[in-house]
Amino acid sequence: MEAALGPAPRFVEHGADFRAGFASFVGRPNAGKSTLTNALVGHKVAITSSKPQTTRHTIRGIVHRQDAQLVLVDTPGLHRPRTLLGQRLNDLVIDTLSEVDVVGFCLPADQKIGPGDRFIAAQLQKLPHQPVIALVTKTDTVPKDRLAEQLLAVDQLGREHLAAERAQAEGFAAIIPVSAVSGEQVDVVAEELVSMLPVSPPLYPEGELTDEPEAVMVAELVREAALEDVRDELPHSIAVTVDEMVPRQDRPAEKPLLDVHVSIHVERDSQKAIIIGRGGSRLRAIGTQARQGISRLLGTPVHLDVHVKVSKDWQRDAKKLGRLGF
Ligand SMILES: Nc1nc2c(ncn2[C@@H]2O[C@H](COP(=O)(O)OP(=O)(O)OP(=O)(O)O)[C@@H](O)[C@H]2O)c(=O)[nH]1
Repeated sequence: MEAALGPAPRFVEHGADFRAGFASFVGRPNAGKSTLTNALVGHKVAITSSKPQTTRHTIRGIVHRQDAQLVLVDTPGLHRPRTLLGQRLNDLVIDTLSEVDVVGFCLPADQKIGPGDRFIAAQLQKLPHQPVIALVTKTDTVPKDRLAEQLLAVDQLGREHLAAERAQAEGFAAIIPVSAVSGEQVDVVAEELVSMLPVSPPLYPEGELTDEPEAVMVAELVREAALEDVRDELPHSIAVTVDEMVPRQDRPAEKPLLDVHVSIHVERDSQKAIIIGRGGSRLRAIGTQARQGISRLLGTPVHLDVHVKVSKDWQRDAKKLGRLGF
């Protein structure tokens, strides 16, 4: 895997008032967290989709600036748990949040504040001391007057839920309207998040986009390829594990090849058939798309081997969840 490492890491030169730290976005599914992460980082690091809960892993994108380094921990949406997996995801989110410096609560401009948002606000009240910034996302989708109403409603939500024992008696530390798609106010979001970070030297070398283990990124790429075009048929019932990544033996040094073996886990035989497609055509397309992404990610040619396995009810089975790495 030497080829994936590239040149030696270089830390940015920094002044005495350099700031560095962690931020995390929360919000109901589809609130725009992944898209905003990508807009801030300027590269694609987390997968996005028009369906909820595709972000199952904690992926960090890193914003490098002259004066600061902002590490974004992209979490799955907090939501009322219905399955064991849902409960695990919530626990993961709360654990993650208690370690960051600032939390961005994403609330889409085009949807009324609902019980899901109030549930999240109530959870955030449990955090010890982190400032919570409200980010009113997707502002390009609503007219100005509708946005103004939403900003007022969000302010009210903060005053109702983030008060009392917390340091923030006045509700949210800031409320910022933003569109990750048009790019409007993305710089303001970065500025506000950075202002809440501690004075610290940079935490990661320059140019680093994510510190997720490569296997997790590889699994995400395969998952994304597998969900392409069939999100309606296979909403949340697939998971991907990386079984092995080994450099092919006996290759000349200038022609390396990495063998990557992955498994796509589905819940039912019918779903396996969808993934494989007629005569194996979908599986081949998944393989081609994922291989290109993995090759770009790791900077080396890749041979990708994909298996499809039926793991019955994996969402509900604790032992299986453990094995899938959740
Ligand atoms: N018009 C518009 N659409 C947006 C914007 N941000 C996100 N979206 C869309 O909203 C949908 C959900 O965005 P995501 O970034 O995947 O949302 P998420 O909160 O990460 O979703 P989960 O992973 O399900 O928690 C996608 O279809 C995005 O393209 C925006 O600023 N403007």
